[in-house]
Amino acid sequence: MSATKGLEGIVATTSSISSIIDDTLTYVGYDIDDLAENATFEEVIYLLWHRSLPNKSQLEELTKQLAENASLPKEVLEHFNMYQIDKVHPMAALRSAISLLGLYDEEADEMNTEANYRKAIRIQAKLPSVVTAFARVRKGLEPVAPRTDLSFAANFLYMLSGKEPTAIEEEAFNKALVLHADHELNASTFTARVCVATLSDIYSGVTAAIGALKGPLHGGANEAVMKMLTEIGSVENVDSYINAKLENKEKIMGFGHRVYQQGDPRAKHLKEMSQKLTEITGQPKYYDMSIKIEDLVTSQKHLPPNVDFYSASVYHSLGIDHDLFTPIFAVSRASGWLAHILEQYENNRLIRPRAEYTGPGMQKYVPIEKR
Ligand SMILES: CC(=O)SCCNC(=O)CCNC(=O)[C@H](O)C(C)(C)COP(=O)(O)OP(=O)(O)OC[C@H]1O[C@@H](n2cnc3c(N)ncnc32)[C@H](O)[C@@H]1OP(=O)(O)O
Ligand SMILES: O=C([O-])CC(=O)C(=O)O
Repeated sequence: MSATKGLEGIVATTSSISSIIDDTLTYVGYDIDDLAENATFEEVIYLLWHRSLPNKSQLEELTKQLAENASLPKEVLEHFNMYQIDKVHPMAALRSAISLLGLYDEEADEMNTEANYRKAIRIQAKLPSVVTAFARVRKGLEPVAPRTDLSFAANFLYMLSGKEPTAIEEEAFNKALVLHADHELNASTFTARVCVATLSDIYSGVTAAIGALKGPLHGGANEAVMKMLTEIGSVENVDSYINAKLENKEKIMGFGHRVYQQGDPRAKHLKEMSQKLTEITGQPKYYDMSIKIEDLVTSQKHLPPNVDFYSASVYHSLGIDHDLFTPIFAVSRASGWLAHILEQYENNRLIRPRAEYTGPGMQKYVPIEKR
């Protein structure tokens, strides 16, 4: 029995949700390029959960259900006053809030397909409310109630800032949501599946997944990219900053990927949005720094950018606080987590791999006074 470090290349389950084959990403057989250009995030949620694109009435029904379930129990809003909200990371707050939401869901431990689907709707609907309420309460602002006449993407930006987004802001944010929605058996999705494969509840699965997404080797990389761009500060500093990191064998956040060999197909869409938005907001230096970093890292390390690299300058251009970048990833990826959780329940078997033991051989217990 020998271990594969990081389970690289191990096929751990079957799934009909998304696939990465020869660097092409598809959701239920639809190329991500096609979806990024044409689909709304609501359509993608439906696609991931039902394995087909919705017709008009199916989409209307889903949109209605998401709108109807967006408000938060007052206890969840009140709990933001129970800790030092300006001192905690929003991903820690989100992880706790989703766990807390489970306490106020009477169906939390109801284990049947219909109840699990209803809970999936509630979780997906409430995530934007949690993230935006947290972001406002920590600034001393009142949460903004969701509107039923806005798209999922526009509603998020509206609840965050209190202002309706422009068409280009809505388009960029919708595209980001579509691009982050699912990604085969990434670390957080695997975490969700391992958790619910014990037949634990859906809130536990999503809470566990948020914990896994938080780390900088996974979803946390988008915030780390923005930290790097802020530290670099100007195009002139890119060379010295990146070269020093590479010489020290430090990782450049937003580059590299376990599965893609030639590059992440999602990055080019975000790169394009980054160019447009940084131009519009009069901050082209964030795009200019990013392309210079990309040139250096690809030429010196042959590592292409991943989805987290250009999403940083896109979210920054939308005026979003940098520590909210990963929670936004969670708002989108929840659609994938929930699809995988429902798929796991439908065809469940406990996930329990083995470990290759590398500790000492058999030892005899020594009483404490003789050690
Ligand atoms: C949504 C997402 O989760 S996308 C990924 C987001 N994460 C990041 O952007 C963080 C930076 N990237 C990384 O840490 C890695 O590329 C990962 C975690 C994404 C993939 O990791 P793995 O497949 O385990 O590759 P691993 O970390 O073993 O790296 C292999 C080699 O490439 C190097 N390498 C990988 N990524 C980078 C990077 N971003 N910068 C510099 N070197 C890198 C490693 O140092 C290692 O070199 P070595 O063989 O000389 O020791
Ligand atoms: O698949 C992965 O390992 C990480 C990733 O790109 C994602 O989760 O979107």
